[in-house]
Amino acid sequence: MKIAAIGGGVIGGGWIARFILSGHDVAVHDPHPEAQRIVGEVLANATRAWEKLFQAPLPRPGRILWAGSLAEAVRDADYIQESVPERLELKHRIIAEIEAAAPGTALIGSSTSGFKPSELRQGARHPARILVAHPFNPVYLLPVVEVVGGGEAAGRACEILAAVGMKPVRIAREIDAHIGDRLLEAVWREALWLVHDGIATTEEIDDIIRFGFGLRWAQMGLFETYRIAGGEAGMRHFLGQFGPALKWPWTKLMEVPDLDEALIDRIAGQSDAQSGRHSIRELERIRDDNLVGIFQALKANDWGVGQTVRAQEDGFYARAPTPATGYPLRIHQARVTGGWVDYNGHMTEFRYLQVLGDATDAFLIHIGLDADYRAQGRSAYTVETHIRHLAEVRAGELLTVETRLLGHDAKRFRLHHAILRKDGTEVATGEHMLLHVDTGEGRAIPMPSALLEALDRVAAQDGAPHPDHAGAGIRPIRQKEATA
Ligand SMILES: NC(=O)C1=CN([C@@H]2O[C@H](COP(=O)(O)OP(=O)(O)OC[C@H]3O[C@@H](n4cnc5c(N)ncnc54)[C@H](O)[C@@H]3O)[C@@H](O)[C@H]2O)C=CC1
Ligand SMILES: C[N+](C)(C)CC(=O)CC(=O)[O-]
Repeated sequence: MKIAAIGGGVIGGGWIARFILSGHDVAVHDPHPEAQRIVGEVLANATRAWEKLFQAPLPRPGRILWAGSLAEAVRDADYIQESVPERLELKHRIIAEIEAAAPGTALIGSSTSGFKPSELRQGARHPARILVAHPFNPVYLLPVVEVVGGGEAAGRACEILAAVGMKPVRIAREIDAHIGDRLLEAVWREALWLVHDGIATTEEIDDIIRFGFGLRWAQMGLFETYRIAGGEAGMRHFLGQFGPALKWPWTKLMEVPDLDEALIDRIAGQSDAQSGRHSIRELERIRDDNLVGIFQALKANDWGVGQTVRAQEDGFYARAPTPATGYPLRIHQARVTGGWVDYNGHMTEFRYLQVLGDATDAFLIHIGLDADYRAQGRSAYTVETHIRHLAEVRAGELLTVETRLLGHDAKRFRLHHAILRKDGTEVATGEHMLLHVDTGEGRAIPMPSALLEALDRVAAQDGAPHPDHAGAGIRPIRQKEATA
């Protein structure tokens, strides 16, 4: 799949980062003299965010192929994302240039916030392949993309976008500004009035959003939230109670405050007071870290955007290179996310156990003790664990686990895991005793021959002496040492 990006500003840069981090090379054209620096900085922030967000091994990133001309960028592209400034005559010119140089089958997605496909398609040679693919900033994290313009081309575009972790929402009928920006514009217009009329500052308005309904919107949106707000009687009761207020009306939705110098000065001044101590790139990183935390919380709850993250991770695992054969077994890897780091700035202690537990699960699958096996009412329970914490681990590091089988009998097996950094440093070891159990009866039972044979095969590879610490407990503190 050949991807081209025309325009590498705020949104183009975000698209480029998403495609690159998903493993695609991207041909980019942007005549801005500092385009390479700007895109490079966006990509650096995006990489940092992805390393914190995902626990699965990330794909090998693609490359940015800088093109001196638009024609060179789109020459052999399958999908082209246009993200030039929001001016219709410029978009028409860019689309005409793309059509003159790109293969006839290439899809053209436009990031436009407001124009309809019918407007973008005016004068086009192959109008049906021109679509709106409107994302939200930051494109490398927020999955939703509004796809407007029907037909087979929209279906193909949705497949391409879903494959890089987006959630395409197809909009049945074109309207100015699609859906998201209609809603945002209503809120923005109202907020401008509140500042204009001296009711609230930019910071007070932002606080009401971020300490209040903004938190609800990240996980349930508008209608599901209001359903709950109707109490046990739900949506009907909510509409009955609060619907009439819409006619009073509280808002000034269709009027626009004059964005004169005085109002611009006031808003810009208040915004400087609120956030001016941070550079834009710093603010991006703060925003990204917060988004990553929200995404991870929603992943733990298997809800909303958390499901998108999980599906993306499943895809990364499926594409990950098969673990190297050989012994000790290397069948589990984990990436340390920002949420795993504690107040000391390194991986918190229980995450070591998580990595070790996940490595044990990978071993169970390796010997055939998988979900199908467990469905028969048999499983393995860990009954003893000894962890040694040997080195600090920072966010973003990729950990590999080496697993040995130190012994087994009919009902038990003893595992040793070593958690290694990329450079081979041992950061922790774990030793674990597991019992094979009948989960219905809650008691240990002998393993069937298939499992025992699988364990025998692994044990046959384990010729090396056991590590010195194997079988040892925590060293006692002798009185002499304690008083020294
Ligand atoms: N900024 C935002 O929050 C969002 C913007 N959008 C849409 O994305 C599009 C781009 O907006 P931004 O990225 O915000 O603008 P921007 O001003 O940050 O970036 C536009 C880029 O296009 C480049 N450019 C100008 N002429 C060009 C040409 N002839 N060929 C190639 N590149 C050219 C500029 O050098 C610049 O880097 C617009 O259609 C906008 O409506 C969509 C979602 C959100
Ligand atoms: C301000 N904007 C209209 C360009 C915003 C968008 O299009 C979407 C977003 O990211 O908020």
